[in-house]
Amino acid sequence: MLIVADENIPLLDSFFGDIGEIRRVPGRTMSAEDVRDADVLLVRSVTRVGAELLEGSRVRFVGTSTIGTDHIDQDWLKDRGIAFSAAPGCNANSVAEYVLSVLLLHAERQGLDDWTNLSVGIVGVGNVGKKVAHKLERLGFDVHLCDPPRSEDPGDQDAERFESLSDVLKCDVVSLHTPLTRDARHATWHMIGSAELAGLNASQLLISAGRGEVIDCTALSERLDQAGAPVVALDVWEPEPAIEPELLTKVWLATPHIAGYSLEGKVQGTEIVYQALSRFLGLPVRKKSGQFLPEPALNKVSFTSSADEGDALRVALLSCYDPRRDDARMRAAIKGNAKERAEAFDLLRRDYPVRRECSSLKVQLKGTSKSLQDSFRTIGFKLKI
Ligand SMILES: NC(=O)c1ccc[n+]([C@@H]2O[C@H](COP(=O)([O-])OP(=O)(O)OC[C@H]3O[C@@H](n4cnc5c(N)ncnc54)[C@H](O)[C@@H]3O)[C@@H](O)[C@H]2O)c1
Ligand SMILES: O=C(O)[C@H](O)[C@H](O)COP(=O)(O)O
Repeated sequence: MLIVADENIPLLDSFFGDIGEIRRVPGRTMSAEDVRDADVLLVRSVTRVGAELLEGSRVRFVGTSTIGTDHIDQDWLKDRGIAFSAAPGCNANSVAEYVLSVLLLHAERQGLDDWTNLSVGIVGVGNVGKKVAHKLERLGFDVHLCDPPRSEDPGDQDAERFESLSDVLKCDVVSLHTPLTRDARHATWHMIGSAELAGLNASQLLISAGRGEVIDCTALSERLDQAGAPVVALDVWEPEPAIEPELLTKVWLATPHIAGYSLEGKVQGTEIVYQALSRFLGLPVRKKSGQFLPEPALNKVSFTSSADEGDALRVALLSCYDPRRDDARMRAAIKGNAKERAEAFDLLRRDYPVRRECSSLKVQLKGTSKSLQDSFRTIGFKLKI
């Protein structure tokens, strides 16, 4: 069996080596020629999968080790009887940790003593949005939710809680976590356009970590030239990978679509597709992502009651993930013409440094308050009291 796979999928040999022969190809330029003889195709979000790629091939199973599926023509796969699996939720916790770190840095920049004084509006309350909301609510933030598709489901557990987009856009922070949809009843393509951006002010932070095209980035660039523009943290861009250098200079925090790039998130993406392929082939599911995760470089930190409690949380969170490092790398790398910028963006992602989630860090707290201990647990750290 021939498995053609995006070379950026981690642990291909460990998960799939005993299922078939693996041929690695660059995802961005994967062609019909590359996949013609494949039985199984494994991609990430940069490969468009549909008739153009697969017509004439013998592929029977397509897996994407990502949450997003906007690059996959699922109707076409279904028509052709080709099995499909995405990796729902695989990197949701990684995105939630990105949002927490961004919030922490934003509060610091605003001179806030207590970051939980920020109200946070979450747009798109699925696997990612729910995780963000859960952590923030338990930390004591005032959280507002917007999810029109879910609000129309009378059986939805949060049905009473959902607010309109215009209400949620009044929060101190607005964090976007919707999929990219164009034909859906509540399509998200350019959902945040000039009208929505005009309503945001300089005291607000807009975070975008779903898909770039959810914001009209031309309108965003124009808004950022005007007085009273909001502060913006962009992880996803329109367009990718040849992002607009002017927009990069105008946003506060810029990252190259890596919110979900913790090692745990990426490996779980591979694991979920491995499970689906094994079930499709009638093979036992024996491997687990945990068995392949190495011991992290930093695995233990200790805080005593003498430390400022807010500081302890800050140090621990930013030592796991500090988005300013990605921001600096991105600003240094993105230059030149569109082709050079696209290559630089893809290289930042291909060569992304190992980033571990908070759950990989054992935290020892001595003589600290119960509320600090709860905050550490909520964020996801392993505690040793
Ligand atoms: N930046 C990254 O690295 C990264 C990582 C993971 C996922 N993502 C993106 O984030 C998206 C969301 O991930 P998820 O796991 O939460 O997906 P999900 O499918 O579990 O949830 C998406 C939610 O958005 C809601 N939604 C749809 N249209 C909406 C609209 N117009 N307004 C408000 N809400 C709407 C849906 O009802 C659903 O509840 C993915 O589709 C992917 O594109 C990005
Ligand atoms: O949809 C997802 O899971 C994320 O956007 C994911 O991090 C995308 O990563 P890529 O497939 O582009 O490597």
